[in-house]
Amino acid sequence: MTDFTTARDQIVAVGRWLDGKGWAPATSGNYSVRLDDGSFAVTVSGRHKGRLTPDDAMRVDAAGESLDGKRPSAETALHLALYRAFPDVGAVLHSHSPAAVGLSRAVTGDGYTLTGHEMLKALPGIATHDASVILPIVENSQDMAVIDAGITPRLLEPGAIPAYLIRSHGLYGWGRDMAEAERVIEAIEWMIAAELAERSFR
Ligand SMILES: CSCCC(=O)C(=O)COP(=O)(O)O
Ligand SMILES: [Zn+2]
Repeated sequence: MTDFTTARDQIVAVGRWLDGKGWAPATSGNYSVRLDDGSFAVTVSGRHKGRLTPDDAMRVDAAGESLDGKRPSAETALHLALYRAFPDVGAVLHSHSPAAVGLSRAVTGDGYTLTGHEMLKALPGIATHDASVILPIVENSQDMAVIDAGITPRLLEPGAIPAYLIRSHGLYGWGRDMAEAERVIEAIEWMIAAELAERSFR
């Protein structure tokens, strides 16, 4: 786990990285880290994530209440739902790439299957390309409790991966620490881009 000073630096750095990829446009996205004392560091709502300073990270308690008077991300409840469901999770990232959002709009079902990619091995617990996983898709809502109720039971199913899409909105990914969360987001985004490239050749 992590102290707030370290978490703030991680959050600033990950915002720059995701924005550099084009996955955090126009204030979109939010990031969080589980802290040693049981509270959570999270991005302040409405800030451009590529231009964060340490002052744009804040602390909330496990109920999402601000601990320092700042306004937390509008999606804080989704981060906290993941920390509740997975006690080993230390960091949660949310990106808004055009590829991931485009995929979520192009497919009509409640998930998208990723099969045969060597990149699957970037996901925790997968040791071969000869695997098939489902990236769950949940409908968007402005009510975080509705999204949480629609997705969390699916994340607890055997074989679930540490990521999901919100339709027409963006991607969530998480890990034991920030490095693992970054790897999950990067791997899923890469596989989505590869699937789109494959379709363009057909
Ligand atoms: C233009 S982004 C719309 C809100 C959103 O989806 C997002 O990820 C950022 O919201 P936050 O309150 O965390 O800044
Ligand atoms: Zn969002």
